[in-house]
Amino acid sequence: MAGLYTQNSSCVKINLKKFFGASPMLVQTSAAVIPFLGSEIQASYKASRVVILPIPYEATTTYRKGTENGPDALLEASIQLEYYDDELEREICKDARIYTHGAIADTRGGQQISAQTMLTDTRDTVSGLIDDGKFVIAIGGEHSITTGLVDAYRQKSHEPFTVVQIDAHGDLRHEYEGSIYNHACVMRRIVDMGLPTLPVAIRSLCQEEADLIKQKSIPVIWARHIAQNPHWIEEAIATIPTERVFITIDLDGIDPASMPGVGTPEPGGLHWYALLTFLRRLFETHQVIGCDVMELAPVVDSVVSQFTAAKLVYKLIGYQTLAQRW
Ligand SMILES: N=C(N)NCCCCNCCCN
Ligand SMILES: [Mn+2]
Ligand SMILES: [Mn+2]
Repeated sequence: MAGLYTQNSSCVKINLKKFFGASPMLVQTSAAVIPFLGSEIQASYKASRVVILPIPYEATTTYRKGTENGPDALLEASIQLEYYDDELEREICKDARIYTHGAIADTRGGQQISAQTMLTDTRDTVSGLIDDGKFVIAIGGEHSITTGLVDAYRQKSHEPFTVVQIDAHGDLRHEYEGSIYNHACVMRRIVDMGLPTLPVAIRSLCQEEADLIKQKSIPVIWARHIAQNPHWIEEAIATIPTERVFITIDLDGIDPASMPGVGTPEPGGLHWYALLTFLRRLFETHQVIGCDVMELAPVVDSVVSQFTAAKLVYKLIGYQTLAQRW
């Protein structure tokens, strides 16, 4: 059955009846969903505050493949997380009320889905979730998906917002390998929308991207700078021109020592506590309207990447819970 979760022996037992067709959304979803943190704490859609939206879409990755397997790997790993957050000193999931949506734009099983269809499905699904007052964390899937997410917030938001991008790459090419929807172009699409951006941990780009950064004065926080300047977090936050932010996390922004499961790894990335300190400050100082965690491409015989990605999603939920005083 397409999309039914049957991968490896350590998979969680889930109540298929409970989760079959549980999605209230327009877009056709996969048959079975692995609920984030497990079925015991899963809220109903109606009662939920946080919605995890899996988008297992992959079409344009260029080096290691496997981002379409990212969402299920992350969800499966999340079952191993402790509910208690030692930093926030509480069981965040008790207050956050988390619902895991069915997968959309699912290319597993070889379906060809055009970039346009993926972006439209993503935008329309997220628009519905925003209408219902949900805080959405999308999990990918390749980074090109973020254009659809940002489009939904642009449609729904009356106030301007900044897209904070954590990434090794600029993703600012106009076009790559024949497509303007390649994952290496996602931030260019967002700059073209006229939105301010704050790229963080960047350490890989081409001449075209370097020229665009100068021409548009994009306030890049280079990975080199982060490694040498203990004040980078306050400096980065001070450059954000709007009260509201959308956070897009390409997992290759993290150092590959702790995040090897990405398609295009780059040395010299963010370390775990630096990333968390930055994110916590961002949630404290700005209104985060939504987030994504993209480009997880699991490595065979290692669970480090998916567990770290799952814990990162839980930290995002924790910081939002604190900011909202839930
Ligand atoms: N966002 C990304 N992951 N971008 C990856 C770009 C790949 C650049 N290859 C360059 C090869 C030149 N010989
Ligand atoms: Mn990247
Ligand atoms: Mn990227």
